[in-house]
Amino acid sequence: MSVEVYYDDDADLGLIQAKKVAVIGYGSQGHAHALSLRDSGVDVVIGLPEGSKSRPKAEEQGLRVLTPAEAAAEADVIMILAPDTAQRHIYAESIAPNLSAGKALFFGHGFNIRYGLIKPPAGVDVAMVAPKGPGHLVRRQYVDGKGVPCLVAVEQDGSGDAFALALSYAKGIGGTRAGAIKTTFTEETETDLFGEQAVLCGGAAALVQTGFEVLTEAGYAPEVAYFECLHELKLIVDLMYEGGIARMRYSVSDTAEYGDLSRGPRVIDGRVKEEMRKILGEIQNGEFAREWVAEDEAGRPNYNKWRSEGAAHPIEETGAKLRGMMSWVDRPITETA
Ligand SMILES: NC(=O)C1=CN([C@@H]2O[C@H](COP(=O)(O)OP(=O)(O)OC[C@H]3O[C@@H](n4cnc5c(N)ncnc54)[C@H](OP(=O)(O)O)[C@@H]3O)[C@@H](O)[C@H]2O)C=CC1
Ligand SMILES: CC[C@](O)(C(C)=O)C(=O)O
Ligand SMILES: [Mg+2]
Ligand SMILES: [Mg+2]
Repeated sequence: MSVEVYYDDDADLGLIQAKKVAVIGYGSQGHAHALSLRDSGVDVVIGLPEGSKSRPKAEEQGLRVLTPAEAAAEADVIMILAPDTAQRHIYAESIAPNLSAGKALFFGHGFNIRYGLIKPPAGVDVAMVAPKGPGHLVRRQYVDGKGVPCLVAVEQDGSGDAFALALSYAKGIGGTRAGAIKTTFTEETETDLFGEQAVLCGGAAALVQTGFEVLTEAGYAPEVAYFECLHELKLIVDLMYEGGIARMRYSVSDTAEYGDLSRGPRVIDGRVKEEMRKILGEIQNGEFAREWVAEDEAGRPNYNKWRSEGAAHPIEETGAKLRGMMSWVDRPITETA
């Protein structure tokens, strides 16, 4: 492998144990980082606004909760795990006045640094510890004595020891048990955005909805279309996850494999690849970031409209009915633990 990977033996947990860490935000990533750091012997405080609905959750877990400004003032290391669109406001209002040389500002995703929305002062360590998985998996793996691989990057090395501190933090959340890969803010941000837009979230959701539409518009039962286009996708992705595309092809029938090999490239063809390249270009030249920040500032009109349209897609009603028949898969969309 050409990347540098660091494991538990390469990281000194004592570095982060010697610091006070403020975790700003207590959602998917925030709760996982805070609880695992605490269980690793780190002094952790949570920063949340007075009215935040996350406050009772953090307090129930025995964590001390302050406002973001109070937490940032107390801490040596400030990890921002609030929504990307809120981070620049939190930084300006609560963190910047409490950030001085010698402190460290950490991120779980590089968006705000990569696009210049947050500009920390000189002398501050600016680093990223980005687990490559949802926060609830990060916490579950830590509790099970394992870890989710993470990306570690340093944008600004004020102390001269920022990378070692970031690795130490990664160890505190279980990341170096699996392996911490050294990267840059630019690489993490651009690949993360591309992955979620073109493949993992955007690409996969559009593929599933379109396949469902083609079958139901041709007169097939929505229930049967749901199984074929959504439900079984997990079974196929699990095989890929375990052993790559080759493992999936080994496991499915030869009829399915021939259909995959001969028809797949017709679905995801040169036009789709060209569109993916355009999407990557918009990420690289900042167009996506400008659009998303403007959308957020305008009150998210398109986001809300597209979200409602997605929720009203016939596949959701069919899915809700069918999942009701399968107790092991019926989870409310807002359930997080
Ligand atoms: N979701 C994931 O698994 C991954 C996320 N990331 C990155 O991690 C970061 C956090 O994302 P994620 O965990 O999904 O976020 P969530 O939406 O799950 O949680 C956000 C948290 O921030 C709190 N919050 C909202 N506004 C403020 C504020 N003004 N001040 C302080 N806290 C605030 C929310 O509180 P309230 O309950 O009151 O809304 C909530 O506790 C992002 O940078 C994201 O890109 C990286 C890898 C994976
Ligand atoms: C795939 C979505 C993600 O990038 C993630 C969980 O890694 C995110 O931003 O939530
Ligand atoms: Mg991601
Ligand atoms: Mg992401």
